Amino acid sequence: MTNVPVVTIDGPSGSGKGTLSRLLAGALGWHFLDSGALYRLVALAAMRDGVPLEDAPRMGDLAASLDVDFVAGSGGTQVVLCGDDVSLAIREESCGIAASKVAVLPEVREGLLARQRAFRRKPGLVADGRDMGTVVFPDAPLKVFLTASLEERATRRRKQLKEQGIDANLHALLHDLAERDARDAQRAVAPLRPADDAMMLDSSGMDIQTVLDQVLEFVSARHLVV
Ligand SMILES: Nc1ncnc2c1ncn2[C@@H]1O[C@H](COP(=O)(O)OP(=O)(O)OP(=O)(O)O)[C@@H](O)[C@H]1O
Ligand SMILES: Nc1ccn([C@H]2C[C@H](O)[C@@H](COP(=O)(O)O)O2)c(=O)n1
Repeated sequence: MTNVPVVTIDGPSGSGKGTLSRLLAGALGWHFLDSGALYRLVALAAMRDGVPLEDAPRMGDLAASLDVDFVAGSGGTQVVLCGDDVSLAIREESCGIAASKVAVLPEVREGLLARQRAFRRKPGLVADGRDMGTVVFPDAPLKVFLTASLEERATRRRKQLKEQGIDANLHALLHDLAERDARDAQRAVAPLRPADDAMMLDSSGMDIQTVLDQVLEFVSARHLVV
């Protein structure tokens, strides 16, 4: 379905991909794919079912047969796994770390590929992840690689957790983010890296509205909306 435009937003954890992608999809009236949520769901399903995260064949089967529903509502999108609302559970930092571990398995990536591509529907798609521009939608007409310094990302994450009533230690967050960056960027299959034709955007010191305006300018420049 190559006549449906896709904007891919890839980058490391805490760079603001999810926030930007949601706002961009809303501004354009396009669909939104949070591919990280799928990896988080695979990790959570495995932990619930007692499947060892390193058991590649079983993890691949689990990814391919994931029973998940994204239910749009006035308060945001509810994520439902096997009938349970797991919207909050998948956002826990421990689930993000587990997701990063299962994401190294080619079987898991292959198992999620068709499901991700099925999000490409008219009038367009904003896809947030690590390999959206390099592997899942290599023909996307606009690819953005969003970064921010490690310190800024850890500070943002600390603030985000504080808003949820969690008082996280900045040094621990810096350590966890650096470790996750390294695992995501160094894996053999679909590592986190900018596509050759990606627009690089460093959001350090930029507020989210400025980031959104910049990407809307890229969208306009490519004539992706009429
Ligand atoms: N430009 C920005 N300036 C300040 N804070 C920001 C900016 N962009 C995002 N944030 C905040 O940083 C936090 C992390 O953002 P977000 O969840 O969008 O990052 P992410 O890249 O999707 O992370 P992950 O990959 O771990 O899901 C959120 O609290 C968000 O509100
Ligand atoms: N396209 C993707 C999306 C996510 N992952 C892995 C790597 C991340 O550390 C983890 C959680 O993602 P997040 O929700 O924090 O964006 O999932 C991936 O490998 N490829």
